[in-house]
Amino acid sequence: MTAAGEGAGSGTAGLTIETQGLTKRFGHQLAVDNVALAVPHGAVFGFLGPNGSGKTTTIRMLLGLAAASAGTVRVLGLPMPQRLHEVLPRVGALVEGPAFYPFLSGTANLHRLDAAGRHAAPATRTARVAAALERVGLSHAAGKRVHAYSLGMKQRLGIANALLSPRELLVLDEPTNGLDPQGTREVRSLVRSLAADGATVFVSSHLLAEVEQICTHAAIMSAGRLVAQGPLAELRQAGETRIRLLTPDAGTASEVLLRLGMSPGTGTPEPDGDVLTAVAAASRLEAPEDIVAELVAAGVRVRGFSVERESLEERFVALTGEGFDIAQ
Ligand SMILES: Nc1ncnc2c1ncn2[C@@H]1O[C@H](COP(=O)(O)OP(=O)(O)OP(=O)(O)O)[C@@H](O)[C@H]1O
Repeated sequence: MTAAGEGAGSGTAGLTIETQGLTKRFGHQLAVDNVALAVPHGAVFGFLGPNGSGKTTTIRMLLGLAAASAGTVRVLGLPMPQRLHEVLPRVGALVEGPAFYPFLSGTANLHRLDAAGRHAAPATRTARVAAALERVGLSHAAGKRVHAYSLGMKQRLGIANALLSPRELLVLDEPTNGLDPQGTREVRSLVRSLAADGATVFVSSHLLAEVEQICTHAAIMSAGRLVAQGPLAELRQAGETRIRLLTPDAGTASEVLLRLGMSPGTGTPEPDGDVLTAVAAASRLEAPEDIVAELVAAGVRVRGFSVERESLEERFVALTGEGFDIAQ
């Protein structure tokens, strides 16, 4: 049996990234406000929020690229930035894109970047560069100068750079930003396959659809604060559900719905009765047939009944007060 000491595994309680009270002030502005992130080992974790909500600033603090004003960060179980030199070799990052030399090939660029790293073994460099290019599907363009690469290819080259050594955690800041649909598809499928290889992936995005497509977990930032986080399935469950009921017995119906823990609104008159809407937390909602049975048992004439679950998008808009770009 091996001791699961500090840094031996994936972090405390299976967390690959854990922050407490993480805060960053720029003058009077609170760019990151008391953030407690919990990224489980093996997750594809979507860090979602509108532009300017504090995602990049948080990522920079996770990687020791910026100092926190307050709070603590643990990555792979080790405190950052105190244990930076042990943590960073185990983490691949794509933040603000590495600077490539346009007139050097993809291979030559990766050789230079690898040589600049403190921990990379020169003896294995050629093989590791070739393997990383292969991993991101750029072997065919390895000898091409980077200025001839599409944006999607450059972004994949950036990810190849993050993969030059085996990594337990990949941190990708808006990896599909600025890409055309083809490049976006390529990068998304690459991110999915990296996770399938066993790495924990922390990926920021302002696109809800993107996070829904590739992530198992998500956290939502709004104006520097973390407003929700958890498995995607749970975030979907956590929204509100609205029922619509058509009945001439709105008064009794309201009483029944209140008793069932829902918040009924006032009815809107229609020819067949009143349309009553009521909302409840989705997790607390009775089965629709049970609600109808309760209504009928109380003598309510049910002439129409429907249940609408709040979409993840509606929930995020409600949480952040902003519309999300839902472009694919
Ligand atoms: N070096 C800095 N000096 C002053 N203010 C900054 C600095 N870096 C970021 N900010 C401010 O902090 C806030 C959060 O910015 P940040 O870049 O972290 O957001 P973001 O969610 O990553 O947005 P985007 O997707 O646009 O990069 C913004 O209001 C930004 O203007």
